[in-house]
Amino acid sequence: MSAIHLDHVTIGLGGRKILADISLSIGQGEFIGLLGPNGAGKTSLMRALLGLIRPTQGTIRVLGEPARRGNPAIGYLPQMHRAVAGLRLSGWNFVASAVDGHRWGLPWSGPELRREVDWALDAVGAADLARRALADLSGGERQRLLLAQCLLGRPRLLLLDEPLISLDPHHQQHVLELVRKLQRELDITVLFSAHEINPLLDVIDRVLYLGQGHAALGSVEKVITGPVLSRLYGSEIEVIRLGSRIFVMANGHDLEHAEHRHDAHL
Ligand SMILES: Nc1ncnc2c1ncn2[C@@H]1O[C@H](COP(=O)(O)OP(=O)(O)OP(=O)(O)O)[C@@H](O)[C@H]1O
Repeated sequence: MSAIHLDHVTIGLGGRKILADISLSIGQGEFIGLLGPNGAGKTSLMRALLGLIRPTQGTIRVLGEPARRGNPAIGYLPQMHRAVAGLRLSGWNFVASAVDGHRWGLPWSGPELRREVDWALDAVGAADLARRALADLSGGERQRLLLAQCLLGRPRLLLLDEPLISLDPHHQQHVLELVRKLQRELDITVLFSAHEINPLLDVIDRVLYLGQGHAALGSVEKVITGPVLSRLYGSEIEVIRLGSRIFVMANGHDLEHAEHRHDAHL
C-alpha cells in the first residue's frame, strides 16, 4: 500500500489547471522533498491530500483510503503566519490548543490530553519550552512546537508546508534533522515543501517537483536536471552543480533564491 497515490489527478482552481493528469505513488516511510516555483501547486496538493480540495478528475488515495477531510492519520503544518508569533500562550497550551483547533475531534480530555501533549513535546525535544510564552520564543523554537502539534494523534503521514521559511541555515538544519529523526523513529511518511533543494539534499529519499501543471517524482539526480526543470518551469533552465550544491538557473539568475517571496516571518 502506498502512503500517497494519485491516479490521473487534475486540480483546477480559479479557472486554472494547477495539476493536470498527474499519476504518482509515494511509499510508506519515504521522505519526499516537494519543490516548484511560486504558484506551482505545492500547497494545493497538500490541501487535496487533506480532502480540502477535490480533484476535478482522477482519484487520490492516502494510506489506502480515499482522501477525506479530518483524517487523523495526517499531521499538517501549514505555512507559518505572523499571527502565531503574537499569541499570548505558553508552549504547552499552544500545542494543546491544536486539539480543539485544526485537529479538532481528537478524543482526549484531562490526563490523556496531558500525556499526549507531553509526549509530542518530548518527541520534538521541546519539553523545556512548555512553560515559556510563545511570543518570547525564536522562530526555530516555534517551529518545533508546530511540529509537536502535528504529531498529536500519532499520524502516519506528515504534510509540512515550507517549515524552513524565515529560518536561518542553522535552524533549518535543526528542523530537517528533527523531521528526519521523527520519520525514522515513528516510521512516518513525510511530504516536505521547500523553495530550495540544497538544504534537503542530505535528508530526502526522493523529490517531487511541480510546475506548469506537471509533476516529476524521482531521485535528485533524475529530477533536478535541465530538461526536466525546463518542462516544469516552461522556460530554458540550466542546472549547475558546484561541489555538493545545486543551482537552478534561468538567464544567469538563481531561480530558487530569486523567485520566492513570502510574506511569512516567524
Ligand atoms: N482557493 C483558490 N482559488 C483560486 N486560486 C487559488 C486558490 N488557492 C490557490 N490558488 C492558486 O493556485 C495556484 C497554486 O497555489 P499554491 O498555493 O498551491 O502554490 P504553491 O506552489 O504552494 O506556491 P508558493 O510557493 O507560492 O507557496 C496559485 O496560482 C494560486 O494563486
